[in-house]
Amino acid sequence: MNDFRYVSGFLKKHIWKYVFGIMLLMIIDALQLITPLLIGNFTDALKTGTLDAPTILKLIVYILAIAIGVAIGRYGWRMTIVTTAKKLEYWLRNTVFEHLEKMSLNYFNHHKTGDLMAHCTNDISSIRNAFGGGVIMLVDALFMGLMTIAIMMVRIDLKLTLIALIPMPLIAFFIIILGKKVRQRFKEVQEAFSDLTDVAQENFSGVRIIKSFVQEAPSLKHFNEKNQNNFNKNIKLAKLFGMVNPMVGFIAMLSTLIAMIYGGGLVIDGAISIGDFVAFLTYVGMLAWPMMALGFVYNQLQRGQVSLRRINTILDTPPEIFDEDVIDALNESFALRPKLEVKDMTFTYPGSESPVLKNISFNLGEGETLAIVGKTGSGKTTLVNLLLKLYQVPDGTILIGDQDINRIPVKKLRHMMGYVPQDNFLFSKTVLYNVGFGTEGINETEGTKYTKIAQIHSEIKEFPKGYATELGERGVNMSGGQKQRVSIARALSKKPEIIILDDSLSAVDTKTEESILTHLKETLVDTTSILIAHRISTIKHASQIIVLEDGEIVERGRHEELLSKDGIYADMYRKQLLEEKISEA
Ligand SMILES: Nc1ncnc2c1ncn2[C@@H]1O[C@H](COP(=O)(O)OP(=O)(O)OP(=O)(O)O)[C@@H](O)[C@H]1O
Repeated sequence: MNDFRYVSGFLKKHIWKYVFGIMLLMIIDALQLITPLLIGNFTDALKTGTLDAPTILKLIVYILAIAIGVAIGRYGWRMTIVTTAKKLEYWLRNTVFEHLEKMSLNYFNHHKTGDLMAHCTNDISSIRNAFGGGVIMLVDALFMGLMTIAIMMVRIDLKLTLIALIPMPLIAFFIIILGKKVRQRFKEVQEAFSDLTDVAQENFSGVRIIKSFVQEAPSLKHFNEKNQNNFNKNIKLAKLFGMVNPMVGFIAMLSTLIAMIYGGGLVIDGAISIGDFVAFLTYVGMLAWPMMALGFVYNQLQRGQVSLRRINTILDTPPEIFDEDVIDALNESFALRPKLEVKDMTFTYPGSESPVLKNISFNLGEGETLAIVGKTGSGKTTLVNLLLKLYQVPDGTILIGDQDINRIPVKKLRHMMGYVPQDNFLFSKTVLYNVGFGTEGINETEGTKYTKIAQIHSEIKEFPKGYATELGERGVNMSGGQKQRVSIARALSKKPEIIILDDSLSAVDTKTEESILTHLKETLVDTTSILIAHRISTIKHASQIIVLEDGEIVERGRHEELLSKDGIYADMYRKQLLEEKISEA
């Protein structure tokens, strides 16, 4: 497949900048080629004794003019080609990030964060190098090389040029042989870097666990191994590249040697002047650079190609969840009522063999509260993940406002939901930013409305800068209970039509819990609620309670009904009452 499939649109749009930059580059190269001719003339004039002051002055003016022209031109192509390559880098990073944001949870379950970070940094930078420095050097080296050869042929001596160039095809041969190996080794380098980034990221994220388990030494050892692997892979690649430049330099030297032997003979025979001979040797010397540059360019372009392929792999992966065959959300008649129906739903995680949820069915009317209880691992979070369509939902199994969830635009669906996940992730920004996260941004007065319901307002006020207090990475300067309550306020500030609390009161004491629940009940009169909880006290007022076991609903009803059934729920309740009594005693 075409490696340029994703960047071709961008390149087409900016092609004129490249054309202009390349033209400037060629003009500068042509200007640079005049200098040896001037030096040749100067040498001849010296020999024939025709050198006078006006000639020297003319020469100085020419050389100065060329130098100024070259300096301006160089600035010009830098501003065009280099800035376009930087724009490509910026655009590509945004494109990849935007694409990754569309991916479902399943994608992130199977791709390591560090790996994705390495793609977004290292790979995209090496693509920029290929499209910036790589293109410049390629054009420069080819143009300079070909022009130099042409001048040598036309201006000095065709036969001498051809003879001097005999060793050159060796370079092409050499580069072709190395090609496949270089790509393979660079791929290994990028993979090793991804691994290293991943270990670093995981160690920083898990630093609290590492420290509390005194695992600094093993984690350093693990990091060292990855670092060593990254180093080894880089050295392996460097060894390959290390061969390119000396080899190219050696071949260029062979050309100089041939030029000196054969060209010297031509001067002795009087076939060419000493001036031409000096100019020829200068040209052969000038050829060494394009040849070396070709070796370097080759390196950059190979790296760029490998990275482009890695990025293409990300962009080739279609989002698992996307709006297909959905209802036009702008249609005025499109108004979803916050009621829910789950119909005989069975769900298996992608890549897993056995279902996590089996034949789940329930109805939840507008403004009603559904509570889900069950042992850990019974499928509670999976069920709410599906209601949020974080995973692909089997057709016809979840209806929201009588519409199949798969026909509702994903954004519309998630806008109507306020979700308080188990993992109370907060961003390392201000408290107010976190409270108003799902909105266009809210002011403190408005934020206060929600933090008061979540019973966290007075504690926020005690923070050094109140609502403007910056939270550390993952909100470290807040307790677990405080984070939970900020997460509740964040969900409320969205003014959701359906609110989902996944074990969101587990880190607060029963008194605070009761207070939060009372406030929620008063505020969310019309809001449909789903509560997942381990504590029966959290859910006993729900209009409907379902008990999950191994992915199946094994009991359902209101609190009193379930107690009278004397099953799993009643057993849980009795145990919790006993625990409470013991802890009170
Ligand atoms: N991404 C996943 N891929 C495969 N299996 C998964 C995935 N996420 C969860 N599971 C499995 O699905 C089952 C239900 O998990 P789930 O998180 O829904 O349970 P839960 O009832 O919410 O548990 P808890 O009360 O501990 O939060 C578990 O066996 C779990 O191992």
